[in-house]
Amino acid sequence: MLYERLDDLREYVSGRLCAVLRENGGTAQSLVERETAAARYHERLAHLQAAENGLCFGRLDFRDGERRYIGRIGLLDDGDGDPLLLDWRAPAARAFYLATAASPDGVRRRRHIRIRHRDVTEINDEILDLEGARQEGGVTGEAALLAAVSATRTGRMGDIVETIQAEQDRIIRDEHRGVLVVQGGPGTGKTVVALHRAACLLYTHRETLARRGVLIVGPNTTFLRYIGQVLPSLGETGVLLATVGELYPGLVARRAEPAAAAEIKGRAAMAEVVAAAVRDRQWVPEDALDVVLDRETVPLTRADCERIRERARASLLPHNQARPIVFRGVVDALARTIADLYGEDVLGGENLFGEEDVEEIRAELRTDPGVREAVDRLWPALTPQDLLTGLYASAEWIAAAAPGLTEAERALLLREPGGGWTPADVPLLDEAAELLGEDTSAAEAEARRRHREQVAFAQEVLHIAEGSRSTDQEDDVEDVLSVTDLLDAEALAGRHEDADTRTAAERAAADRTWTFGHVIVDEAQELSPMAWRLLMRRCPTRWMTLVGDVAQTGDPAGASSWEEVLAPYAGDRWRLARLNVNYRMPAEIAEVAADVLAELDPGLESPRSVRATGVRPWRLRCEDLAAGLPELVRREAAAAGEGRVAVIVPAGRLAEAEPAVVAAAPGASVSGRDAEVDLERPVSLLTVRDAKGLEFDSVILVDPAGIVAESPRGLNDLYVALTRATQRLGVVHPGPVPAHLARLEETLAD
Ligand SMILES: Nc1ncnc2c1ncn2[C@@H]1O[C@H](COP(=O)(O)OP(=O)(O)OP(=O)(O)O)[C@@H](O)[C@H]1O
Repeated sequence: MLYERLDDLREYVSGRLCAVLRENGGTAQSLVERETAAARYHERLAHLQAAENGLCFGRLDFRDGERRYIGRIGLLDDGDGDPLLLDWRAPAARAFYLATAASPDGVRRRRHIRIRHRDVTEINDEILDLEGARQEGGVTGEAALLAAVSATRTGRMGDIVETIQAEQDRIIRDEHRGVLVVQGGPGTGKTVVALHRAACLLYTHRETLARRGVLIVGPNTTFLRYIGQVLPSLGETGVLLATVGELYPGLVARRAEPAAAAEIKGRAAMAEVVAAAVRDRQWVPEDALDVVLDRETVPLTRADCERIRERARASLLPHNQARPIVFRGVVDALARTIADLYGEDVLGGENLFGEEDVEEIRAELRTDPGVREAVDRLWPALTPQDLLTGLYASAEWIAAAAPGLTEAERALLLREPGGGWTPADVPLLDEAAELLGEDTSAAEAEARRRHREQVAFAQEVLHIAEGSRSTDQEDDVEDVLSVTDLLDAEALAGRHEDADTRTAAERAAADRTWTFGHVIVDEAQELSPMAWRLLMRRCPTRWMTLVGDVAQTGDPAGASSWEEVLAPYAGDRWRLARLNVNYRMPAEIAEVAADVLAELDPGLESPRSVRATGVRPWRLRCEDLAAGLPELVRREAAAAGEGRVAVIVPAGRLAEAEPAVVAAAPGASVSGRDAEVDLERPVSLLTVRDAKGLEFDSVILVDPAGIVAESPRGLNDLYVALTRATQRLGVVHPGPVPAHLARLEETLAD
C-alpha cells in the first residue's frame, strides 16, 4: 500500500513535470515561472525516487493501540489525508530513535523492517517492557545495528536512518543556533551524523536553507566523493560539498607544496602579512613623481603623494575601491601645481587663476592618460592573484611584509610566478580579496546599462499590453485595473533581472562573497587558522556544525583545542557535544589504537566498541616490501571478499609500495598516481592524509615508524591509520616493532 501511494505520487509529479516541459511560448516572465516549476518537480521526483529503497523501515506500536510507520519520506493517505508513513525527521517519528525500555515514551514495541526490492525480508522486534529495562544495553535496535556495522563496505558511505542511536539523534536534531562542535573518537559516526543533521535542518528550516544553501566542507575530494551519496539517498540534493581549496571561484588549487610551506601559510599571522603586502603596494616616491601629461610634465611632490595616500587609507575602503579617492587627489594636486605655475602674478599679487579656471584645469586632467598612469603607479588596481604572485616572487617584498618570519620560513614562501595555486593559497587569496575589494565601477556601469535596456524593453511590453486592451472594457468600466496600473516598467524590468533559476548551491559555488545558511565542517581539526577566517566569512550568522577529533589532527597547521579555534569568532556561542560509541572498529582493533591514543594523550578516552569479531589484528616484520607485500595484499583481498582493502603507507614509501600492490591487485587505485583515489575498487593504496575519514573492511598498515617519523604530528597520523578498518587490521614493519604496537602478536590472521 505504501509503495502504491509512492507510485501514484511519482506518476502525478512526472505528469506535472512533462506538462511544464511541453509548454512553450509566452513571456519571459512565464518562461522563468515554468523553469522554476520544472526545477521544483524535478526535486520532488528525486525525493520520491530516493525513497524507493527501504521506503519504510520501522514501526512503533504504542500502548494505547496507535501504530506509526517510519520511513524515508512522509506519505499521506490520498483520501482522508491521514499520515500513512512518517518522515524519519518528523517530531512524531522521534520515539523510534529515543524510546528505551527504561523510558518507553508510551511505546510498547519498536519494529525494524528490512525491505529488498519491495519485499519485506526481515523483521526485528524490541519489546520495551520492564524485563527489557533490566537488561538495557545502551543501543537501540541492536540486531539491525549490528547487521549495519558489520556489513561489507562498498567504497561509498551509506545513510543510517534505520539505526540512528539516541546520542546521535540528539545531535542530529539539536536546535542550537550557534556553533555546535561534535567531538568524538574515530568511528563514532561524526561524519554520518553531520550529514543526517544537514538533512534534518533542511527539513525543519527549508525556507531559509533552500535560499541561502548549506555548505559541507571536507578535507579532500576523495573524502567528498566517499560521502557524496548520503544526502541524495535521503532525497536532499541542493547542498554544496567542497574542500577549502575549492572555495575560491574561478580557480582550481591543485599545485603541491612542502607541508612546511602550507603550515606557514595557514598561520593566523598571515592575515597581517597579506595586509602589509597590500599596504606595500600603496607607493610613495622617494622624492617626486613626474607626471607626463598631454602638454607638459608636472611633478607630484612626495608630500602631495603622502597626503593622497593618507586620505585614501583613512577612507577605510578596500584598496581597489579607494582608487577614485587617489584619482581625485592626484587631479587636485596637479591642478593646484599648474595653477600656481601659470597663475602666478609677476607683480606679487594674488594668483590670477580663479576657482573656475582651476576647475577647468581639473576637467582637462580627468581625461589625461598621464593622470591614470600616475594613479596606477601610486595605487595600482590589484587582483588577489596579482598581489600574491608578486609577493611570492620577490624576496624583498616577502621580507617587508613578513618581518616576523625567520629567513628559512620566508625562503619557503618564495616561488616563481605561474604554475597554479595550492590549497593553502586559497585562504590567502580570499583574505586579499577582502582587503582589495573589487573596483566595481566598470561592473556597475555595465549593470546600469543593462537595467536601462530592461526598462526600455519593459516599457515596450507595457505599451503593447496597453494597446491590446479591450476597448469595450475601457468604455464600460472606468476603474478596471490595467496592466500598467499594476506594474510599472521599473518593476517589470526588476522581475527579469531576478530571473536566476540556479539553485542556491550553484549560485554559491560561483560567488566568493556568498554567505551560507548553515555550514558543516568535517575533519574540522585539520583546518588552519587562515582557513577558519575564510569559512567564518562565509557564515556570518555562525550557524555551524563542526565535527572532528583533536586526537586525529594531522595537519601541522591544524587545531589542538576547540576553544582556541572558536573563541575569536563565536565567543561563548558554541557548544560541545560528544559521541562515545565506536561503530567502526571491532574491540580487537580498537584496543590496539587505544595504546597509541594513551601515548598521544593519556587524558583522552577511547570510544567504546559496539561489537567484537574474534579476529585478532596481526603484525609481520618484512624488510623487503617488493617481496613480501603482494602475498599479504592477496590474502587480505581474499578475506575481504566483496569488501574493500586499503594499504596505508608513509608518503615516502608510496613509490616503493605501488608495484608491490599493483602486482597483487592490478586494478588497484593508487593515491598520488590517480587524479582521485577510486574507493570503489577492491584495493586502494593510500597515504594517511588520503585515508582520513575513510573506512575499509581490511587495512594493511605499512611502516608505522615511518608514519610517525614523517610529520610533527606523526603519532596522530598513526592513530588515524589504525582506526580505518571495520573487520581486519594487519601491520607490516620493516624494522623492530614500535613499542606502542607491542600488543600485536607476530602472526598472520587466518
Ligand atoms: N547508528 C549507526 N548505525 C549504523 N552505522 C553507523 C551508525 N553510526 C555510525 N555508523 C557507521 O560507522 C562508521 C563510522 O562512521 P563515521 O565515518 O561517521 O565516523 P567518524 O566519527 O566520522 O570517524 P572518523 O573520525 O574516523 O572519520 C560508518 O560506516 C557509519 O556508517
